[in-house]
Amino acid sequence: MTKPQIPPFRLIVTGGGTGGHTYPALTAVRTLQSRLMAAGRALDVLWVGTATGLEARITAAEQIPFATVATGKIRRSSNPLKLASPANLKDMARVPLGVAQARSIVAEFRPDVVLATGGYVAVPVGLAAKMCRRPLVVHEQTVRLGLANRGLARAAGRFAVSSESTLQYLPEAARDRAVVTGNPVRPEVLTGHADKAVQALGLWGFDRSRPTVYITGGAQGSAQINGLISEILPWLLDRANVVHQCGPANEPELRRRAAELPADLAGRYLLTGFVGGELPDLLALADVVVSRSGAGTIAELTALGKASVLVPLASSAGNEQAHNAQHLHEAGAAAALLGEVTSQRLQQAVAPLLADPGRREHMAQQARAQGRPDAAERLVDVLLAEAQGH
Ligand SMILES: CC(=O)N[C@H]1[C@@H](OP(=O)(O)OP(=O)(O)OC[C@H]2O[C@@H](n3ccc(=O)[nH]c3=O)[C@H](O)[C@@H]2O)O[C@H](CO)[C@@H](O)[C@@H]1O
Repeated sequence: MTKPQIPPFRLIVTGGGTGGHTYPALTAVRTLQSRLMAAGRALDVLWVGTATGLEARITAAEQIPFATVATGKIRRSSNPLKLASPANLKDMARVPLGVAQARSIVAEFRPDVVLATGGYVAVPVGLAAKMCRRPLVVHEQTVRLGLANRGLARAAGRFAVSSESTLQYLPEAARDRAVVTGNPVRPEVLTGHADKAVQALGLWGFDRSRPTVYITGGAQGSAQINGLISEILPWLLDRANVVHQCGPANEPELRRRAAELPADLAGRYLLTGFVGGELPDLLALADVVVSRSGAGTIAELTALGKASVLVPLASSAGNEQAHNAQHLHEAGAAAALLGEVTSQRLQQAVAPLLADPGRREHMAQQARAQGRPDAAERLVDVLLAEAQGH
């Protein structure tokens, strides 16, 4: 007698816009797939996102089936005139259309569970899950709740958060359904090799007896961090090798400026718009990271245990990046530059880390103590339990 076939596990995943929402979702999909495969079961997945978000590119590259729904960007404002701006009104009008589209996608696909990781596209899909009575798991990456996830708090069967400190910010309705999983980090990020970074990025001029600093402003780069670095670059290159991820749009201008560096310093400097597949190896090579403090980056730096100097994006929602950075600073797991940031302050924060390997190692250990490398596995536990409980 042939064994009865186990039907594939059906997952709808939604979320995107930025890397911060997209990569945790992708990591959860891959981890779920391996878990199911080990149990002899296949995964049928559909990602619902926006055509213009990072998720459209990522799903195409990963060959994950992808559908889009109409979305309206929800802009926060305390000013009622701004809330009623033509752009906002037009976008709000798209929300019901998006919900209707999402509802027919969910009804047709009949997922065992829906995972929403934030970004405004998650709202119509999360609401559609509720309407179609499919279990919904929401994952929040940041310490303070994003707007989309706040809107889904009532609809979610489980509300997965990245840190204990988020529990206090959850709406009453979601608190008893909350679970701390951590923020999933792409597994390959944890297994890079320093020597491969030299090869992959052509860092032949790097002096491996000196520390390497990785400067990153997030996927789009940061004009503020680029400006600060430009002011201290010769000082930095006297002491270290530097990989500077500046954002694709800023690259031509910075490349012109880099051409003026003296030849002996230029060999230890690599400028790049965006770091793709080389990121794990580059992180393995880096002794010190200078970065924004978005939730994704923080999860990676702590899971790996990296010494870092964080320059939070001041205008991030609810000053969330400053909150992330301060949290690590207080734990001795990073140096955070809060308030007005000058190149002098940045230099003062980086200098002791470059001069003293013991200090770097101590900070790296404190960072590692904050990391949750098993976050993806925990989130998958929640997805499977929700699907089974339904
Ligand atoms: C401007 C803004 O709204 N930022 C928010 C956005 O961050 P955003 O998505 O910009 O930044 P995150 O730090 O969360 O994630 C960036 C991701 O991109 C990767 N990366 C970056 C540069 C590069 O060249 N290559 C590369 O792969 C990083 O390693 C990381 O995995 O979502 C986060 C999570 O909800 C929030 O905490 C941030 O406040």
